Amino acid sequence: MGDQLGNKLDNQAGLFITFEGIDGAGKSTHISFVADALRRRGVNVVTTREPGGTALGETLRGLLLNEKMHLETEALLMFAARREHIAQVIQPALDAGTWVISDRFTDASFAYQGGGRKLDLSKLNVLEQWVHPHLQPDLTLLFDVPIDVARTRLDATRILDKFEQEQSDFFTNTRNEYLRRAAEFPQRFRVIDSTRSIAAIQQEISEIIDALCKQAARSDLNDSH
Ligand SMILES: Nc1ncnc2c1ncn2[C@@H]1O[C@H](COP(=O)(O)OP(=O)(O)OP(=O)(O)O)[C@@H](O)[C@H]1O
Ligand SMILES: Cc1cn([C@H]2C[C@H](O)[C@@H](COP(=O)(O)O)O2)c(=O)[nH]c1=O
Repeated sequence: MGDQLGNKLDNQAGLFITFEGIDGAGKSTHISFVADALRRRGVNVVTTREPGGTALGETLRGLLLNEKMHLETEALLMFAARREHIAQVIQPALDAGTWVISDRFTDASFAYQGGGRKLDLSKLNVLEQWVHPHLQPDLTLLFDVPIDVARTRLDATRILDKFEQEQSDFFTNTRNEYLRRAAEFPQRFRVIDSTRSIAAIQQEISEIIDALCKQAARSDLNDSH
């Protein structure tokens, strides 16, 4: 969250926060907590998700989570849904000064299609450059748990979709690619140990959000000088 964030705040643009992690890591549990915390501070926030977030994106989500397809088809459809999501939801909100919290974004494509399915990362880099050459999250919270913990949580709660039915190797590779990206982009990633209690995790997230809001406030102060 360095100079790039400073420039965005100077321009009064909204901030883009993404939540990532393997299925069952617990990320969705914390989205409304963060949105509410920001709203209490007077920040306009929209929450959204990928794949999805638009009517077309939700239709594509139904296919992606339920139909078998070639791994490149899967990657292309993820980015097609993302293109629509950026055009209709993410970019207009950020331009209007609204903060966007998205349950997953492009890191998920690198982790799942790249790490999990072994699609060549260079192909994902091309898609990323095509679909959003100038847009990156300002903050990415990566909820990290060992795969057996995630599996136990999922098994206890719901019918599993196509991804959630994958074998442990798939999730090991997906998790490793997430952690590799967190190490590659330390400025925007915060890795959250999601094996802890929900209360302990929310305490850590509160501190991260506090720091982000203080940075935003300092930037506003500088603008008024
Ligand atoms: N820290 C935690 N400790 C114990 N259980 C948790 C914790 N966090 C989440 N859970 C539970 O684990 C289950 C999965 O959580 P959640 O839906 O938030 O995961 P997710 O990472 O968003 O999964 P997916 O990506 O598949 O939607 C839920 O039943 C949730 O209540
Ligand atoms: C954006 C994105 C998502 N996925 C996968 C990851 C999950 O298994 C599902 C979404 O389900 P969730 O319960 O809403 O997390 O889609 C993916 O493989 N690639 C992506 O780019």
